[in-house]
Amino acid sequence: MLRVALIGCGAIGSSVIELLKGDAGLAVVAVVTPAEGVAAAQAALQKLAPGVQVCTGVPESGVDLVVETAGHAAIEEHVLPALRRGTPCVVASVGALSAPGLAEKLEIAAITGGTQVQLIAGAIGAIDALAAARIGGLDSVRYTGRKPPRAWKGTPAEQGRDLDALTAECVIFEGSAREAAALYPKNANVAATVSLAGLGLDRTLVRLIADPTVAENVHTVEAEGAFGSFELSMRNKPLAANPKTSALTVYSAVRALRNRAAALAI
Ligand SMILES: NC(=O)C1=CN([C@@H]2O[C@H](COP(=O)(O)OP(=O)(O)OC[C@H]3O[C@@H](n4cnc5c(N)ncnc54)[C@H](OP(=O)(O)O)[C@@H]3O)[C@@H](O)[C@H]2O)C=CC1
Ligand SMILES: O=C([O-])CC(=O)C(=O)O
Repeated sequence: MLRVALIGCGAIGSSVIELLKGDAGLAVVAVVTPAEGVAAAQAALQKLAPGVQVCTGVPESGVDLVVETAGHAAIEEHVLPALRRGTPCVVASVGALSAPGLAEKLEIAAITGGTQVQLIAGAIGAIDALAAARIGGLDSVRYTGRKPPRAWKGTPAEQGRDLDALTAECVIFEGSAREAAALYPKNANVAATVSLAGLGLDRTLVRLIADPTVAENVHTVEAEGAFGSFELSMRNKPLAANPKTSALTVYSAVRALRNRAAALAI
């Protein structure tokens, strides 16, 4: 049985706990939250997962695997120290790697600890195809993220526009994956993932769109290279607890964890 520490117990984290209840190979033993969130997390977990320890840092012993579902800041704060101690980490906030030097820090921390950090595919598919295609050489990769206006609340998309008043699609960002991930830390992790699997943070073209005509989070990837080309379009249902986040992200995290425990992984 692998003992899992979960960093962040919001929309993704609480759904991960729910799905792992009674799992044969994995047990969530600790949940890491900010200090001000400890009491609320304890109350929420009393029903959901009694016996799970709520703490403000990843426990230094009794944990075999860490999964981060908290946000960009949690990588420096919790993932790097866990890796240095030798605990493997699974990361959802892939956009954090847009910060200068953070990808290198993660690699060095994992090497120091003799372990591995895994970036999950999260809300997007075809990451395997893209990463394989990169080996033959890629010419262009474009990513478009289209979400309902409410998913862009509390982001720079609100500057100079009333999201509630939109009647047609509105391009709120065009630029590199690096800029997108830094400006939209809760909405453009997929942009970073696509870029890290493909042409990199600076050569991946990203468009973000607020669209009042869609109810789902629609992600499109268009890639061309020596392998040929593909176009992927996904219409992801958002989580009820957080309209910014697709439910598929939860399933992707659970898949990554289960693969760690499985004798046969796919
Ligand atoms: N790879 C992908 O495809 C996707 C990745 N994501 C990433 O996952 C993250 C979480 O998403 P979601 O669950 O929907 O977000 P929520 O806001 O619902 O939950 C995040 C939780 O993490 C807690 N938290 C924040 N900072 C820290 C920290 N430093 N240490 C521990 N806990 C922390 C928050 O506590 P509090 O509320 O008290 O701040 C909150 O409970 C997103 O911010 C994004 O970076 C999201 C969607 C897709
Ligand atoms: O969950 C999604 O649809 C994508 C998302 O928020 C992100 O890329 O950060």
